[in-house]
Amino acid sequence: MSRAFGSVQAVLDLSFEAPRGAVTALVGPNGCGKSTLMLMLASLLAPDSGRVLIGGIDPTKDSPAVRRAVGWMPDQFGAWDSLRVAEVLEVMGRAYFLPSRQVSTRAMELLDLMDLQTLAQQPAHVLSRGQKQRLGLARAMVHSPQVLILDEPASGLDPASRRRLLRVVRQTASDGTTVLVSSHILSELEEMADHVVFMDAGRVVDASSIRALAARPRTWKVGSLDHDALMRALEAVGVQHSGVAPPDSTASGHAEATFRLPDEATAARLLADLTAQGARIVSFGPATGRLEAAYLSSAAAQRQGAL
Ligand SMILES: Nc1ncnc2c1ncn2[C@@H]1O[C@H](COP(=O)(O)OP(=O)(O)OP(=O)(O)O)[C@@H](O)[C@H]1O
Repeated sequence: MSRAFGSVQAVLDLSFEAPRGAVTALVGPNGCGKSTLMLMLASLLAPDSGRVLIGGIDPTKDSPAVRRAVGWMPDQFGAWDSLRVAEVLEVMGRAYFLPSRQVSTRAMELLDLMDLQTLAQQPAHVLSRGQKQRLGLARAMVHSPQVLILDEPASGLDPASRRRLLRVVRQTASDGTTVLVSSHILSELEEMADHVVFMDAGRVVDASSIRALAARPRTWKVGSLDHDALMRALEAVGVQHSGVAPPDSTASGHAEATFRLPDEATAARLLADLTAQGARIVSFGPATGRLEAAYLSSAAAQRQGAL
């Protein structure tokens, strides 16, 4: 599908599929069209051309059916100044025609899930940014949608709330929901998602399962208790590296080197070889996550001078 705003082509000939019961991550630079795409999927914005199917339903033909099927969490929680926290969820429950005896039970269940139960009777406008984000996710889940679309759900969340978000999203997907999530926090997305779709300038430029990213090149980092032993071991195994940084120049206080390896299987072999050479290794691992490495090697990141 495609969508322009005047002369700005926000989404162009974009096509992808998000499987049921899995979390699909949308990744791309600011302004690449993620929110525009999500608005179209949530039937809040019509595409100029192309077709969207949500569980087989076209939002431009039957938007009420799509709205019943979709839970949408925008990147900004709208103003609900006159309502209390529990009422926000009760109003949404009624809007989705939940049976009246279920409305307050469902609201309390979601407040529990998001750790907002103590704030149930507070006016929604007094919530902090992170609390509003959590209420936003609860609001999107009121009608137990088949498809959950989350635009930057982790922004503003403290570390414990992020872990909770991760658990809730994973559990929701394993219960059979299709989840589409955008975020710039790639390390968290990597833990949350099963698949990733990379966007740039309104198009899909790459797509992969998170598992398959293990077979892509990445930079790895080794730390050793002994500078000279590491240097000798690296030379003996013949790997091209960045040079060994002495312990007094590194934050960890270990001698360190980095190298680019084609995949995780090569990394496992190299670790065994360096250890066999007596490198006195104390740390060995990828310098970035799989998702971050894939993003940093994309044309979008290189254009932005990330490398
Ligand atoms: N209502 C609008 N009117 C005009 N231009 C718009 C409108 N909405 C989005 N755009 C433009 O469309 C492009 C895509 O915007 P969009 O919000 O979809 O990007 P995004 O990938 O979600 O960005 P971010 O990562 O910063 O949230 C941008 O150039 C933006 O300025």
